[in-house]
Parts: sequence; structure tokens; C-alpha cells
Amino acid sequence: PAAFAQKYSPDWTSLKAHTVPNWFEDAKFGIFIHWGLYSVPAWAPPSGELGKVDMSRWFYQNAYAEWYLNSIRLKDSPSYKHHVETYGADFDYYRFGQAFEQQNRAWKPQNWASLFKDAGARYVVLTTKHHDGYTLWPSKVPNPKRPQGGINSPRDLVGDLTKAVRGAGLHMGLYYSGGLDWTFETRPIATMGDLRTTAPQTEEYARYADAHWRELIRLYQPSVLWNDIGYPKLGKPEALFADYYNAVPEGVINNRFSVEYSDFTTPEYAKYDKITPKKWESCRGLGFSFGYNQVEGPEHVIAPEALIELLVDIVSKNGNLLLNIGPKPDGTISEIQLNRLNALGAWLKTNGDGIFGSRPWVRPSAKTTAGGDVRFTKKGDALYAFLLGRAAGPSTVVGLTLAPGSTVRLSGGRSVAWKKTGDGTTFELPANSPAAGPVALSITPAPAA
Ligand SMILES: C[C@@H]1N[C@H](CNC(=O)CCc2c[nH]c3ccccc23)[C@@H](O)[C@H](O)[C@@H]1O
Repeated sequence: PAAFAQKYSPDWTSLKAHTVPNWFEDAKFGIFIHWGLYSVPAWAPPSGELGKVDMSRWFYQNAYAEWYLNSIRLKDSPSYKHHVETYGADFDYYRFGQAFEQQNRAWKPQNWASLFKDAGARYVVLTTKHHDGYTLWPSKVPNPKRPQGGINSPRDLVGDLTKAVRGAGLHMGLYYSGGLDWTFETRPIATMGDLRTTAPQTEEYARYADAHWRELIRLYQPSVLWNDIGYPKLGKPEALFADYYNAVPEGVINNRFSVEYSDFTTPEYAKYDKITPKKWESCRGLGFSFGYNQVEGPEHVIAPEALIELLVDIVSKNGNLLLNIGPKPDGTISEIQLNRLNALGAWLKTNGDGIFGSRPWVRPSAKTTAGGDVRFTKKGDALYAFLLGRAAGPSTVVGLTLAPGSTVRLSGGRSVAWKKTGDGTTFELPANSPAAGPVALSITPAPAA
């Protein structure tokens, strides 16, 4: 029997030999899931997107519903007011565990797996422990701050979803809040400075976080290590990374372990504006929150067309979109979130050929003479041009020159007439684009530039 090469050793030179596997490059679209005790109150002021709210206000009006515990520790926050009115001032946050554990008994993970598959997602990343310290798997690692327990899900939510997601042919990744754990540090965070000083740095916590990641890798062999908001300085990420890659050769590691090394970067409610050679993944909620927020309405949630255009833009620049869903405690998903997933899935069903398995072209974008936006991807000998907005009728893409005899098709196969003009190439698009979202054209052979 071939000896299993223990290929990686715990040093950066060895780890740098790891390359981003094709499955992650090809995947383009993943589903993030934030599910936990915070899903019970499911309440946050929809104050705006991260990056669009002044940091001096962000923590007091935190739009992230998964930050509920911190928000109710800030006595002049809208969340504290809501908490007192709804549960009473002396209702301890961790008592939400009873409702969460009772309600998720009804949850059927295969329903999520088929929903995400139909949406066109190729991988899933689930929170295993968020900042509140509650673990979504029955961890055997004792929490020294909770000797009496009550911080671990009795049901193996992580394992149940992993099995269902892999059964549907998707990759399974795991999120872990390495940087913050509010069972170790209970001081409220009102500023970015507090965020740094409340990140637990004891040897005890570093051992706890390392042991948790190692338990998760041993139990589930996740395809993605999605650590969040930093890692304790006394933690041993390089040893963790080497053991992880030896156990999961096609695994990928994100850039939030407080070390230089990563397989991919993780702009949050943000994206790059040009082709970025290092693999990246943009994450965001459908609204302003990752955890389910019951007060979010259509005015806070990204529109279907904007969501599809966001994915196309990110893919044209070498990124993936990790789109978050915030489920209710019983595992059901709100109508508006289902609506957006279905819109994206419907568009990808017809137009996904130029998305999945594609790579960036020589340039990511162009304009039409009508001022419309165009995004490019390349796959095999085809160039794909996505005309954003409701492109219809004769549309001229500026600066694009096709070789004579090139074939142009709409996704789904219908051929499209084209001609060279002074500005570029004019395509005779159908008079009205049937479904929402960009018109996708495949052009073979792909022009050189
Ligand atoms: C996927 C999201 N990641 C958040 C942490 N984000 C980051 O560390 C990068 C962006 C960032 C920098 N400083 C912050 C302060 C508050 C929230 C986000 C950030 C988490 O706080 C949030 O709850 C959710 O899990």
C-alpha cells in the first residue's frame, strides 16, 4: 500500500507549497450560514451596511443581529431597549439556548442542502461557534468558563448539515470565531479598540481554540477553514494548517488567523475593483445582518438583479461570492431570503455556463455605447460577455473586436448576429430580455484581447 505522504510540515515555507484547489477556483458561489442562540431574539436595528455606518456609531446600532449579546450589554443601544421590553432586563442571553435547542429538533438539514443546490451554490460554510461561544456541535472540549456546560448543542447540527450538504454534491466548510469568545471576555465592545482588547489572549483560551479547530477537522474534514476576527497569539496556526492540509489536501484556509499566510482573502460587504491574482471571496448578508433579523424588510435587502450583478462582477475579478442566509431557530428561512436565492438560482440555471469553472479574462469589464456595464469571463476557447442592466436590441460593446467568423450565442443556445463597428462590436440582442439579470453571450473563439 502506498505510504501516505505527510506532505506539509508546520513551517511557512512548506505551507506555501499548497495551491488553491480547482474546486474552490471553479465554485464561484457559496452559502454562508449564521445560525445560533442569536437566531432566537433575531433582532437588530437595520442601521446600514458595514462600511457605510460610521464606526463611532456601528457598535451602538449594530446591524449584525448575531452581535445581540454585545448589543444588549450597551445600555443605550436600541437592542437593549428591545431586550428589556421583550424579555426583561434580567433575562440572561444564554437562556435562549433552551428555545434554540427545542426548536431545532424539527430541522431537516436535507431541505437546506437541496435549497442551496437549487440556488446554484457549490459550497456551504456554517458557523460552528460564533462570538457568543455557543458550539453547534456537541464538543468534548471543556469550556473552563462554563464548567457546568450549557454551551454546546446536544444535537450535532454541524455533522447533520455536513452529511446533507455532501450528499447533495456540495463542499462543506466551517466557520469558527477564533478571535472573539464572549464566554472568556464579557466586557462590552463599543469601539474598535475594545474589539482588540477583548480578544482573549490567555494560554488557556489559545489551547481551547486550537483544540476546537482540531476537533472540527478530526470529526468533519471540512473543505474550508473559515476562521473569524483573528486568532490568539499563543495559538499555533502553522501546526494546525500543516495537520489540516495533510488530512484534507484539497482544503482552503482564509486570511483571518492573524497570520500572513492564507489561500484566500475575505473582503466583508466589500469587493475588489480589478482582477486580483490572489484568490478572494467576498462575504455579505442578503440585508445588513448575518444572523436572522426579523425587522429587516425589502428596503434593507439587496434586490434580485443587484445580487446577480454582484456575483458576475466578483467572478470577473477572480473572486467568489459567499452569500449569507440567517435561518430561524427551527431551521426555516424567511420568504425574502428564499426569494433572493431562487432568483439567483433561476438566472444561474440559464446563464451559469460562463460563471462556473470560468476564469478572469485579460480585462474584467467594458462599457456599451449606451453607457451600460459589461463583465467578462473566459472558459475554454469561449469569451463570455455579460451585459448588465436590461440590455435589449442592438448593443455595442466598446473596444471589443471579434475574429471574422466568430460564433456568438445567448446562453441556452440561440445564436446572435453581430457586426464590427467603429466603436467595437454591435450585437443584435432580443428585443426584451426575458428574465431578470444580465444577458450572457458566449463568443467563440475568444478574442485575444
Ligand atoms: C462574517 C462576519 N464577520 C464579522 C467579523 N468581521 C471582521 O473581522 C472583518 C470586518 C471587520 C473589521 N472590524 C469589524 C468590526 C465589526 C464587524 C466587522 C468588522 C463578525 O463580527 C460578524 O458577526 C460575521 O460573523
